[in-house]
Amino acid sequence: MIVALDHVAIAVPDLEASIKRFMEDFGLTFEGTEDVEAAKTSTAFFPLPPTSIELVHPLRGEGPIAKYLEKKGGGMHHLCFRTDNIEEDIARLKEKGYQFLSDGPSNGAHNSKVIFIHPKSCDGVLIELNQPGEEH
Ligand SMILES: CC[C@@H](C(=O)O)C(=O)SCCNC(=O)CCNC(=O)[C@H](O)C(C)(C)COP(=O)(O)OP(=O)(O)OC[C@H]1O[C@@H](n2cnc3c(N)ncnc32)[C@H](O)[C@@H]1OP(=O)(O)O
Ligand SMILES: [Co+2]
Repeated sequence: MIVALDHVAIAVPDLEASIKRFMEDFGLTFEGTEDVEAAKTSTAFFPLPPTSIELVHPLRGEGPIAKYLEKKGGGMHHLCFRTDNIEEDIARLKEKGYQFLSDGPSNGAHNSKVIFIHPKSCDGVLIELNQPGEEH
């Protein structure tokens, strides 16, 4: 079941500049960066309870964020819903005709398991489901 809005993700062309902006201009707490190899994405998190801001940037210039930036520049990239049972939610939503962008969950930030739903299944919004890792 979906239990929280885990994060709101923004694709940024200059990660350092955007970290500075969210820290200094918006005064948010910078939790740190994490490179997620499986997603080819560098992330920076800013907890803003009960959710977080996730800045996403291409890892070594590759991956889905690189393509997004090439086409659209920076912008709102995805919403992430936290689930207490990702496999159950995948099965339930597949049943309802939602198109997933992979066969199953992959590794996300903070040792989570994540999967994405195609934007066309949700009014043009890219939705991520994540199930937090054990220690999270
Ligand atoms: C760090 C790990 C994890 C976490 O723990 O939080 C992450 O957040 S990783 C974040 C990066 N990973 C992903 O985004 C994986 C899922 N994304 C994809 O598989 C692709 O980006 C995509 C959504 C399938 C798009 O693929 P692309 O090759 O860019 O195809 P198109 O350019 O043809 O786009 C198809 C269609 O979708 C629209 N689009 C693309 N990106 C988005 C977006 N972020 N939000 C909404 N819509 C998007 C694009 O405009 C095209 O629409 P049409 O032009 O109407 O066809
Ligand atoms: Co995300």
